[in-house]
Amino acid sequence: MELHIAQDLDQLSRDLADWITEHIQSTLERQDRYTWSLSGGSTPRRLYELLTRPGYKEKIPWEKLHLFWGDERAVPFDDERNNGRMTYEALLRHVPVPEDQIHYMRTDIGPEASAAAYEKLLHQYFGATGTSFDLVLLGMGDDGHTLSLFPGLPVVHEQEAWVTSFYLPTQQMHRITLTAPIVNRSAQVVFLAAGAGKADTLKEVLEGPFRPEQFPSQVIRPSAGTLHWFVDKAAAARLNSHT
Ligand SMILES: O=C1O[C@H](COP(=O)(O)O)[C@@H](O)[C@H](O)[C@H]1O
Repeated sequence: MELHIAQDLDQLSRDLADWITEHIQSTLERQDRYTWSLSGGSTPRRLYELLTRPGYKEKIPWEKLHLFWGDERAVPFDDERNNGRMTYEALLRHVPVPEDQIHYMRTDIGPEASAAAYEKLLHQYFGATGTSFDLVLLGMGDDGHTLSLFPGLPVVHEQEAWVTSFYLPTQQMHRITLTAPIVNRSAQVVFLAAGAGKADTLKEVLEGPFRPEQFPSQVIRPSAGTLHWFVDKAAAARLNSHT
């Protein structure tokens, strides 16, 4: 695991924007497409906005990107809670990724049908390879969830399905989410986490015993790829490795 600590969310977002730009460029020197699973939540918005700015935008071959999402709230695309909408607003409406390479999780059909369609799509992309995305960007909630893998839910232990959906009573909505088996096939997995509200949980996830029911982010362990944590000082404050 590689840990990167920055002063604050702004610096963290810049550091990660640099890292992603470099990773896209170096990956595309040996292959002709780059597959990236994007994260929702509030934390990556600054990163997405930066990637549209001079210094980043012109360095990224957007036409070679194939974009996916890690999870989705089953609300209409124009609902501000929709992860695809947030990414569209902050990033995708500003950059020339071909539309047929942008794979939103659909919320205009039922969540089960949407998960089944996404699973089929991912098998078309990755089924025979034994690998998956070049990059999965993840967030971590204050409660230790990642994707829509929430504490105490059976989905945390999913071993077969790559995509699933379920009703989340605490938020009164369905969720559609990738699972650990597909994420753990990825070449690079990057968690982006910031803020003091995540400090206690981050310590448990990185330095505590393996308790995935309580801290689902612990199930993300790429089998052959590399796991990175990009965190700010506030989130890292309780880590032994904090500098
Ligand atoms: O519910 C979600 O939250 C996590 C973390 O969000 P953040 O607001 O704390 O950054 C996010 O990764 C996930 O995609 C989202 O659905």
